Amino acid sequence: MANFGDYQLQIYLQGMLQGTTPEITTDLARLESQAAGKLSAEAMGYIVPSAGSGATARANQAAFERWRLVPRMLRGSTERDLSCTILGTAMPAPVLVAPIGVQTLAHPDGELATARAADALGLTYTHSTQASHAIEEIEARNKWFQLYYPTDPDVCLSFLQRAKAAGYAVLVVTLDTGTIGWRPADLDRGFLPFLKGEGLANYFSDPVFQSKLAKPIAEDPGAAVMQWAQMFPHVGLHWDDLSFLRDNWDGPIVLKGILHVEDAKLAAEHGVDGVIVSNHGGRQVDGAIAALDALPPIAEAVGEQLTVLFDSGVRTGADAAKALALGAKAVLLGRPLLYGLALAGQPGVDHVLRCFLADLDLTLALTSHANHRELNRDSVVRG
Ligand SMILES: Cc1cc2nc3c(=O)[nH]c(=O)nc-3n(C[C@H](O)[C@H](O)[C@H](O)COP(=O)(O)O)c2cc1C
Ligand SMILES: CC(C)CC(=O)C(=O)O
Repeated sequence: MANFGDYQLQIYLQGMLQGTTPEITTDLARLESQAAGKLSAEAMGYIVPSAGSGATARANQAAFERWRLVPRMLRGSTERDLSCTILGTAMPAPVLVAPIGVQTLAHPDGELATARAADALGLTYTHSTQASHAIEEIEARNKWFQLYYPTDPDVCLSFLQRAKAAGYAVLVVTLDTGTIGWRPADLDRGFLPFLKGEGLANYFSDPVFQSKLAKPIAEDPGAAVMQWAQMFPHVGLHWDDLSFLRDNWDGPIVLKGILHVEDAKLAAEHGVDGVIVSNHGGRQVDGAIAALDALPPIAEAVGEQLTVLFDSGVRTGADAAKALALGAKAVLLGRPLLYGLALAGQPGVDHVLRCFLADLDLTLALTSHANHRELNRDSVVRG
């Protein structure tokens, strides 16, 4: 059996024997500056910054810095087993691709490339409602669908039915984006990709959405965009609205954006299957709690009843190991994948995923863990 960490040896050997070095850095925290050379100022402004002053994004990183792994010795395994089954989906490692909208901002192949790269490694790809490619275009064995619950129930139902028909296994309902946060980098440029018609593929390909328009989209795209602008903000969404999803989606449902332990308990009471502890990478509520700080009490309160997943600020194998030790069953990778996509399309995403998996695998090997399930609260201390 091969270990994900073997990618490290492969890179060294290519350097030593063929004199070639990776075109994309192996330091995932540095990807952002490398990708800057490839992306327009507008794309960088949309992808990289966080809401407001960026305090929450900084808090995410600071929280990872505060926790420290405490390595064990002499109990490891030559072969690590990172495989797991999350909500019925078999995974080779506890790592998923986070839902990220409008990926053609980063590369013309957009979500098609990201999904293919994930699929080649057997990883699960999560498709955003705000993607640049439609639900049916994604070719991946393991795919989950992320819902931004439209205010129009007919369109909502149509999305659920399309996702089910196209083979998506799990519904991820994002709750922290009832509307778009205060994002100065975009506001200063007056730039929002959706208002240019980008990232609306799921809406524009939807027959129910189309039926609500006075004219076909090709004849009046501006009106179609404004129709989306009416349906997207949903700040009035309430716990009771989840029953509509429960009635119309027969697979697992995961709530993304949970940060308060009481909301995690309410999620359990409302019959969902999992939560993603996330602050949306700091893109929504400036000043919000670091996602990693929210994780331990939530895992403690509902970890037995619900599948607890985690994202926001995960950049290294050590970050993933810390989140797993603090109670997450798996982590979702966000911006680094988009930087890989910007730098080299599908091979760029592949490289980023392989680096991340190798780093996690080597972290387990070096801390004497045969698999990620052995990580627990004794594996970390708060510094
Ligand atoms: C450009 C961009 C677009 C995103 N689009 C979505 C989306 O459509 N749906 C969603 O639930 N989350 C979206 N997210 C949030 C990610 O799923 C994830 O929560 C976040 O990227 C994690 O933070 P990190 O990138 O700092 O690791 C987006 C993030 C970025 C950077
Ligand atoms: C605002 C959404 C439409 C997309 C998103 O989730 C994001 O940009 O963070």
